[in-house]
Amino acid sequence: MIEAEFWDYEDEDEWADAVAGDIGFIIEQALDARGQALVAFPGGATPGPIFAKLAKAKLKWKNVTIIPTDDRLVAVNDPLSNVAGIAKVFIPLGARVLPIATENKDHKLAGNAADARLQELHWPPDLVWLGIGTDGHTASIFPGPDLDEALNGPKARRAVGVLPDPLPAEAPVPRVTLTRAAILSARTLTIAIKGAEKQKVLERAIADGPSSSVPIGRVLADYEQPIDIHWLTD
Ligand SMILES: O=C1O[C@H](COP(=O)(O)O)[C@@H](O)[C@H](O)[C@H]1O
Repeated sequence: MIEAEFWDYEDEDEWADAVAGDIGFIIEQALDARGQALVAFPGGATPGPIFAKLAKAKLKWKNVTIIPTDDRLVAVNDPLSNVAGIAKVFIPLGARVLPIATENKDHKLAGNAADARLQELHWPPDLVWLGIGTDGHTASIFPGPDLDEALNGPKARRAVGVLPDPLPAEAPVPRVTLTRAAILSARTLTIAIKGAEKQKVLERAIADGPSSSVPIGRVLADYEQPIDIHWLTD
């Protein structure tokens, strides 16, 4: 049974402040406990205001490694690149921002390369912050031929390549993503969403658990730690 706590906000500034405050606290705790922090941030449109708030936190950024939860197989100067959005904000602060995508359009090869890169990191992540789509995908875990590998592949596997079927209209390209096992290995999970449509999809997915028809439900099914869900209502 998923233990989810919904925090709802009517004001974007308040929402972004609260999520950034929680993430800053998790990073600070990791730095105190281990001298370094590893965190995974989502891409897409949702995290922008939270990144802006988090960038103001007085943290030892040079000891913080940030990876994207997933990325699109595009050049880093492409507006669809998730790592570019993270790098633009956090590299100037001194953080280490590690890309997981390559420009190689063969998603299987790109997934292997991403996994190899992640195997070199000090695991587990202190935080995986997930976004979701209105279709119920999370990170780049989408319906399609790679769904089963992303959800049920070997536990040691940290990333896989994904060719969504159907391709999502907002970014119709192959991708790489953290696997379910990698996501659930995190010391903390958090979710930030905007809008009633995503909230409905997420509530349904949580209620359906392992029988959920959407990736976020399947990823979270059986997760036993509490998850904070920060929802900006619209
Ligand atoms: O494609 C993606 O979609 C999700 C949700 O994005 P949003 O634009 O609706 O916030 C995102 O979490 C993921 O990282 C991204 O690659």
